[in-house]
Amino acid sequence: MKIFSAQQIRNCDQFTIENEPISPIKLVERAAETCARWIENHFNKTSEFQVFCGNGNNGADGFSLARILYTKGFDVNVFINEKNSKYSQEAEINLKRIREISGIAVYDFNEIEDLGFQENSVLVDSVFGTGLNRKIEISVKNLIQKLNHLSFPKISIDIPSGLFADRSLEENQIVFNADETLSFQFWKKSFLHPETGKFCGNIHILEIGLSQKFIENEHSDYFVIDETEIHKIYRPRNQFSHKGNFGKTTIVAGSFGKIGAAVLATKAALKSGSGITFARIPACGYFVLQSVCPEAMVEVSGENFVTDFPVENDHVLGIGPGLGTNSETQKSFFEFLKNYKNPVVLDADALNLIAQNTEILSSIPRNSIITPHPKEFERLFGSTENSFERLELARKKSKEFGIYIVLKDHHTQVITPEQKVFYNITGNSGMAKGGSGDVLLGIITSLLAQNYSPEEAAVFGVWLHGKAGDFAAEKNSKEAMLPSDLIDELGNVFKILA
Ligand SMILES: NC(=O)C1=CN([C@@H]2O[C@H](COP(=O)(O)OP(=O)(O)OC[C@H]3O[C@@H](n4cnc5c(N)ncnc54)[C@H](O)[C@@H]3O)[C@@H](O)[C@H]2O)[C@@H](O)CC1
Ligand SMILES: Nc1ncnc2c1ncn2[C@@H]1O[C@H](COP(=O)(O)OP(=O)(O)O)[C@@H](O)[C@H]1O
Ligand SMILES: [K+]
Repeated sequence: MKIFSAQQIRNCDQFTIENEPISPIKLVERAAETCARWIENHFNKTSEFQVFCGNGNNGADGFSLARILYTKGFDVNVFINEKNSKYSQEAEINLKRIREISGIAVYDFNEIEDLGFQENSVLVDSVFGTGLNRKIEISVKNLIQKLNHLSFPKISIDIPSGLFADRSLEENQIVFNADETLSFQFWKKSFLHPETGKFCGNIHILEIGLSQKFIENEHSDYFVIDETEIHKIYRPRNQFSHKGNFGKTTIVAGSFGKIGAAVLATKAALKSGSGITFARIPACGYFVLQSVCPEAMVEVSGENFVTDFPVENDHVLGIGPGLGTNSETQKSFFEFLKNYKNPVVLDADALNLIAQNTEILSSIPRNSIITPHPKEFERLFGSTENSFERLELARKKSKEFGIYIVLKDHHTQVITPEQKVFYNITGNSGMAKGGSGDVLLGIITSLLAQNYSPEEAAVFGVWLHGKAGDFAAEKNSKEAMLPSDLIDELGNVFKILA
């Protein structure tokens, strides 16, 4: 699914209005009706809705929503800034309609303290939407601060007030802290970054029938990975196929004390479809790996750490988990990078070794995939002010070195040398445990070996990994789930694709 900027969303609204055609007031009504339906399905009629409205079309949505909820039998109060004189046309019409309904009281933002809310209250934030264009002023800032201190359920319409759709926060920015965000048609970039996404609570993208033609034709470099895309990438196994059709994967990993990383990566490669799987590990891990992964072939290199790297051209190599940073490992790894030309997958200590001498970055084979977490990324490419800037730096580096960057996070981003960005929305905080990254390396390497393109392997890989994490959390809880549970759940994830 494409992600658009605030300006592109405005253009999409406008295009829909002109070409469907639909009047702006009807479009607001359609958006509000969609929210009302969602609310009706999630709250019972004893709830009392306190709806806070701004002067733009986000406010118009709020006024319209308040009226619809009232007609559905909910108790509703509306709050506005009485000092506002400049309303958008749609907001003005809808406020007028509200004033004509005697059952809905209209109060000033300042009155919330005098009123005191019923304990069954639900707060609805319809103050600012995608039209926010500057830091919030003091009157609204005070309101949002007060609302944030109240313990009632909080719903934001389209976007929590105070967030920009497509960029990071201003310094000391105040943002409404939503439990649920009901957003129209599109994911917004700010929902997907840690500094801003934390204000959104659960995100629900509600279809409001904006022009499909516009959506198809409008260019964007930013995407959310959705299941439709994954179905397009996934290739079921042909009945007549044999192991030679599914590639040869070699995991180069492990050192004394970190053989588990090699085990996790190798098992993950096996469980995501690799035809023939090898593990190149130091001798100290031989018995462990052979016992727990009998399907893998083990190549021993070095005693306690890997001392040489294979140069088989028909294998796809995933290098790094638990490798250690011994100078001997580094020497032969760098030698390998200088001579090897096929795409590889690099994670963890492979990236830490490169970070010790970043000149070697340009020797990473073109179209390789690297999978840094934020700290590893920083070691490789330097620090940035926030995750939005980090992403832009990653785009630059991806192009410069001709490599795919899987920037791991709550919403991991896959960045391509062509400057495209794919945000992953599967996965959960139960995966925040040592070992999860090793599993991801195994999955992506295995997919690359099966002839998925680097873009497909990275996008499909992060999605599979997160989905397996979601299944594991459902069964075991986020606290108790283990990275090895992700591997066990891969089978159930593939089943939903078949
Ligand atoms: N345009 C359309 O047809 C549709 C718009 N929709 C709604 O409209 C919203 C966008 O509406 P608008 O573009 O009118 O924008 P908003 O309603 O988000 O806010 C814009 C208003 O707030 C003011 N403003 C911006 N930043 C401010 C600040 N920091 N302090 C004080 N005032 C500030 C602006 O001057 C303007 O008056 C969407 O988020 C969505 O909720 C939906 O109803 C769908 C259809
Ligand atoms: N809160 C979270 N939400 C979703 N995914 C997460 C979360 N925390 C971690 N993950 C995922 O788990 C993996 C952790 O990888 P990494 O940090 O390299 O850990 P390690 O290599 O120590 O296992 C990444 O794929 C990351 O996206
Ligand atoms: K809002």
